[in-house]
Amino acid sequence: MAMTTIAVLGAGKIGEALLSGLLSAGRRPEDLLFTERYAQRAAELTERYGVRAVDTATAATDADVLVVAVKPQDIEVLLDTLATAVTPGTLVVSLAAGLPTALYERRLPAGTPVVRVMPNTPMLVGEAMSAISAGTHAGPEHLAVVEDLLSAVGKVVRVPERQQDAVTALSGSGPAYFFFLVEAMIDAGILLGLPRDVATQLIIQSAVGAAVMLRDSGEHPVALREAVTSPGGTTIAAVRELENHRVRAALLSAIEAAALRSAELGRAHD
Ligand SMILES: NC(=O)C1=CN([C@@H]2O[C@H](COP(=O)(O)OP(=O)(O)OC[C@H]3O[C@@H](n4cnc5c(N)ncnc54)[C@H](OP(=O)(O)O)[C@@H]3O)[C@@H](O)[C@H]2O)C=CC1
Ligand SMILES: O=C(O)[C@@H]1CCC=N1
Repeated sequence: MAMTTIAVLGAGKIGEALLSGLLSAGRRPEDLLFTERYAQRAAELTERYGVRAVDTATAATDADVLVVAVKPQDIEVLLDTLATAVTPGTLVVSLAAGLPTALYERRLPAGTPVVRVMPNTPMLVGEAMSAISAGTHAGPEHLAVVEDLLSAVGKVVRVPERQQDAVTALSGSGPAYFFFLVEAMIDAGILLGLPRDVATQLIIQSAVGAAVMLRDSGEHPVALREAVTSPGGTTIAAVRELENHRVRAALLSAIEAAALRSAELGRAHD
């Protein structure tokens, strides 16, 4: 892997998170390339990370691994270029929500290995959760390359491709649900008259502490919640309101909606 050149095609939010995470994990800027639509954005990223911006055709020629990080709505234009530019044997890694490996396999040179990945933005801080699935022509050696790449910036699981819409809804979008919750809890602090900076500090540290307990204690989330919930106390008064407002049902519906949207994004290219 040391000599592998990786090109990120579309260095937006997740593409930049990958570049940044790989550099923080020790990968050399000269082993990375990226493409961007606008010259000003490309120049800013080169200034920030010391990584070279190239056009798509150059990336396809010079890189061993092409990481597709454009929005699903932009994939057709990109595939038009890649269809003739990709060298046989180049590994194509798709981070795009909803897009099946079969779409790439239809449009790229016969036999191109494709791996579908659903990462998330905590990649920026080396705490990504990525799920990977092999396409028809991707073997264990290709999965190993992708696993090696992504384990430098977080955790990696292998899933059958049919589970990727669910993964996208859970961990791909997942950080947004936690940010939403934190935002609402800080507002609750404002409602109760706390200064915003104090409320923010209280909630963020509570979130970090709870996350570390979830990861490291080995306890079930129910047991951790019960340990906070004293008989006749404050927490159970809040839990009753969460149940009254059907927060659990809202989460089930919200995450189901995200999975349905992921599937819809894929079908748009049938
Ligand atoms: N954000 C997230 O948390 C996650 C995103 N993803 C997936 O990653 C992909 C990107 O999402 P996100 O980073 O949020 O989106 P962004 O819009 O931030 O990033 C996409 C970038 O690609 C650029 N782009 C579009 N077409 C081309 C092209 N042909 N050549 C070069 N650059 C191009 C866009 O330019 P322009 O600004 O001009 O459109 C934009 O800068 C999506 O497919 C999404 O499903 C997956 C997991 C998590
Ligand atoms: O919202 C989206 O479509 C992307 C995919 C997962 C997270 N962000």
